[in-house]
Amino acid sequence: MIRLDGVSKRYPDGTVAVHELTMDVRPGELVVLVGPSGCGKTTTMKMVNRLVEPTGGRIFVDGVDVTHADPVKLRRGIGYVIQNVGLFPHRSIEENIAVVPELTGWPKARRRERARELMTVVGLEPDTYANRYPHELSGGQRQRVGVARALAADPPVLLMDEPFSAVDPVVRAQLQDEFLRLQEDVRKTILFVTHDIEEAVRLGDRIAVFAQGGKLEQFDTPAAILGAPATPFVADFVGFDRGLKQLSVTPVTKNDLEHPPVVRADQSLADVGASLGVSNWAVVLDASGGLAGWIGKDMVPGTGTVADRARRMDAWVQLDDSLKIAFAEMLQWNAGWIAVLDADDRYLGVLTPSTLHAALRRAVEAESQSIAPSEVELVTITDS
Ligand SMILES: Nc1ncnc2c1ncn2[C@@H]1O[C@H](COP(=O)(O)OP(=O)(O)OP(=O)(O)O)[C@@H](O)[C@H]1O
Repeated sequence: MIRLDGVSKRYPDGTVAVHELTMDVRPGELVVLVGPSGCGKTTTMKMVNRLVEPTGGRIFVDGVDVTHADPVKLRRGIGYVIQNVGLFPHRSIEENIAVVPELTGWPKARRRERARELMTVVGLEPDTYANRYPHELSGGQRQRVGVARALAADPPVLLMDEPFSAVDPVVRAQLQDEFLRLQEDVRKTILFVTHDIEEAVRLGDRIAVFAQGGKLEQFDTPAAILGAPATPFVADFVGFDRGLKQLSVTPVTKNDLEHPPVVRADQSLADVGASLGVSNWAVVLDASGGLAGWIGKDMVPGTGTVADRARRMDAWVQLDDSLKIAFAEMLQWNAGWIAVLDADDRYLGVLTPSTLHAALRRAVEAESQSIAPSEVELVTITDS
């Protein structure tokens, strides 16, 4: 969808911002450009919508060589979101969002409808915010307007230059989550610039790591960048704690699960004693195989059914959730284990701190050896 073919930019003062860069962004893909300050990320992005003219190479958007396109027309077909949004201060939120439709001659009623629809999409209640002015919004709300404006004319391509950097970390995480959900729906082809590797890992389908001079050090999935950095520069940039960062890109798989004893909620207590074996507790399931809770060995003596004594279990994740979510659930519920459910909420097994740790180590090893996590043989250091 976007292809850079040997693209270079040398500014008139001789600074080489980008040197013979070749990369592609597939339709519907979110590619994050990441790297230290001054490495040419913004220059690269601005060459795509011709805010900066390349001094070498060619750039294609949807198969068209944009180095020969009319820059004004080109920009109307490419959404652009920047750090401080650049909203017009004397225009209402609704008018700000509808800028490109206005330029391209949409009738007023349709512009208005589109602006209000997009406000809902980005989580701004139209009746409350449509007629406000930018200074009457919080920083996070202004960023949402920026995203809505970029989407207004429904362009297939979005360029986003540090769009969430100006807000505090909590709002930032919120905006990132909302944006990921939005992207699932709209599936735009996106080039996203950040200097924050955490943000890159969280958002990117693929990440391009740049070094000074616009040199592409590695272009791969977040898991590969964290697990198998291609160069010492990338290893240094992603940081010594990359194992921890890998938590957020490693899904929970069936191989990671432990299988403690399982009892049914409608079983009589008298029956379950034997099925616990040496275990001090069991998982309790309802009649349809869903998680009903847990029961401890010391709760079993007496009469009645398991349901009478079982405790609720609130800590659970679904298969394919990240290990990070699993870990967060464990901490939030102060739980020594969490249940793992399939997409239909049926119980599959449990994760414990040690299986979670093993899953993470397998993922890191698998990436560095380029093999499947299930093929990794873990060597564990013990004190025996
Ligand atoms: N108009 C310009 N004239 C001369 N040099 C420039 C110009 N714009 C950018 N540069 C230089 O080009 C290099 C790349 O800049 P660019 O803004 O693309 O980097 P960046 O990776 O986006 O940095 P940051 O994360 O700090 O925004 C830098 O050395 C910068 O000083």
